Parts: sequence; structure tokens; C-alpha cells
Amino acid sequence: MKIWAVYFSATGTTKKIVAAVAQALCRRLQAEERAFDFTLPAARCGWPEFAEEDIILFGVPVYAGRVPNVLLRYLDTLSGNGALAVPIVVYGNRDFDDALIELRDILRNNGFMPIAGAAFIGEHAFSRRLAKGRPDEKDIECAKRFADGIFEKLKQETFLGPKLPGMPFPYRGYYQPRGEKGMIDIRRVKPRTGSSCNGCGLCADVCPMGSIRHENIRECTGICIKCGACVKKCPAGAKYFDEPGYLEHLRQLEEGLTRRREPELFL
Ligand SMILES: Cc1cc2nc3c(=O)[nH]c(=O)nc-3n(C[C@H](O)[C@H](O)[C@H](O)COP(=O)(O)O)c2cc1C
Repeated sequence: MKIWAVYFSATGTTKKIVAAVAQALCRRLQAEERAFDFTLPAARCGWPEFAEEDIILFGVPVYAGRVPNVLLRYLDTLSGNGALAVPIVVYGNRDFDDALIELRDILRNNGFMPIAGAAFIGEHAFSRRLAKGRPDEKDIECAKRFADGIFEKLKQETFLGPKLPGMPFPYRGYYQPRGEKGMIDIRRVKPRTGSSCNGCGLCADVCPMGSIRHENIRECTGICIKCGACVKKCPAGAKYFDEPGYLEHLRQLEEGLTRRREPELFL
């Protein structure tokens, strides 16, 4: 039996949670640990082969209350071979809305058997203040408790999928922020590059959409999903967003969502 940590994680928070659950579960089961990170485009040309006896801990961040829509086509090429799976979503302290249900359905529709689920909190991709530093120690302890819960559940002879919060298929629409002048639409917003850019090219290496080219790292030539990878990982702090709608939404989030949300485990 292998325990798989499988995740998309542009700024690393989903990776931390899925890895913590995987490590703890491996220790409990004395099982082999494997990881598959599909954040970068080069990884998304196929999937590992999962075996029926494997357990797949499958994590994605919540984008607009749902599974990131740019991943849907790729996720539909998954093949679970009857393996047990645990959908895990990580969100930036607003809400996970229907993302966990949607991820559970994607896994189920592609041949996995979901046996548990969880929603954790990660520092918001748009911000360095909202859910700052999360997942933190308390979250990692909770990830370990989640692994214990999965371990206990595995002793059962048959598995009932857990009841998850959210609206079942066809789900609610993607969350859309509202500003003073109506809906805020940030879909076409792209990052800008400040004068501190030293041309290192890390932004091109970490863009999950492959939208920043090494030949011209100051420009984002393809689709931008606002994942925060180029902004948060730039060693010179040179990438930023300055579009007014984006900034208005950011202000709303940072000012309105200061209460700490806690992880939710569904076993
Ligand atoms: C385009 C976009 C939309 C997001 N929408 C939500 C949301 O609806 N609710 C929420 O709480 N966080 C939202 N977030 C924040 C991310 O879910 C959060 O920062 C997550 O920890 C990022 O995971 P990662 O570090 O693995 O990339 C959004 C982030 C992005 C980039």
C-alpha cells in the first residue's frame, strides 16, 4: 500500500497540509509515501498510476469558492482504479463554499472512493496579512488528528462517504466579489513588474500557467490566475498587482475577514 500526497499548490499552503496528513498517516500505517505535485504545467501531462490498495490524499486550493477551474479538464483525465481517496481543500479564511463537494465528486467520477474530506486554512494568495502564516502549528496538529481519524476509519469493513457541507452538483456559481460600483471582475488582471526586478527568472519557473517567459520576464503573456506564486516567491519583491478592482477586493478581504477560521474535518 502507498500513501500518495497529490496536490496543486501555487504558494505552498496546500502542499504543507497534504504533506502533513500524508506523513502522519504513513507513520500510522507503516506505508510507503509518494508525492505528486501538479502545480507546474510540465507535470500536468499525465498522472501517476494509482493502485486499488493505495490511499490518495488529494489537495487543491479554493479559488472563488470552487476547485480552480483551470484544472478541471486535467482533473477529468484522472483514473482512480478504485483507490481510496481523501479530498482536501485549503482556503484563505473567507470560505470554501462548494469546493470540497466538487473535489469529492471529481474524484468519485474518476474512479476513486472518497472516504473522508477536510477544509484547512492557508495564508490568502492575494495577501500577506489575511490568515498570515497559516497553516500554523495548530493547523499541522489538526492535520495529524485528521490522519488519526482516517486511520481509525480504515478499520471499518465498508466505507460510507462523509456528508460534506456545500451545495451538491450543479453547485453554486463561482464566488464574485462586489465593490462600490458593482461586481469586481479580476479575470483579466495581470501582475506588474517593479524596478527592483533583477532578472533572476524565478517568476517564470514558478508560474503554474507557464505565462511568464524567460525571454521577457517583465510581462505576463498568457493567462494569469492570480495564484500569487510570482508575487510571493519573487526574492526582490518586484511583482505586484495594482489594478483598482483587485485592490478594492483585497481591502475588503483584509478588513472584513479578520476572525480566525478553523479547519473542518469530515470523517
Ligand atoms: C483566484 C483565487 C481565488 C481565491 N478564492 C478564494 C475563496 O473563494 N475563498 C477563500 O477563502 N480563499 C480564496 N483564495 C485563497 C486561496 O484559497 C488560499 O490562499 C490558498 O491557501 C492557496 O493555496 P496554495 O498556497 O496551495 O496555492 C483564492 C485565491 C486565488 C488565487
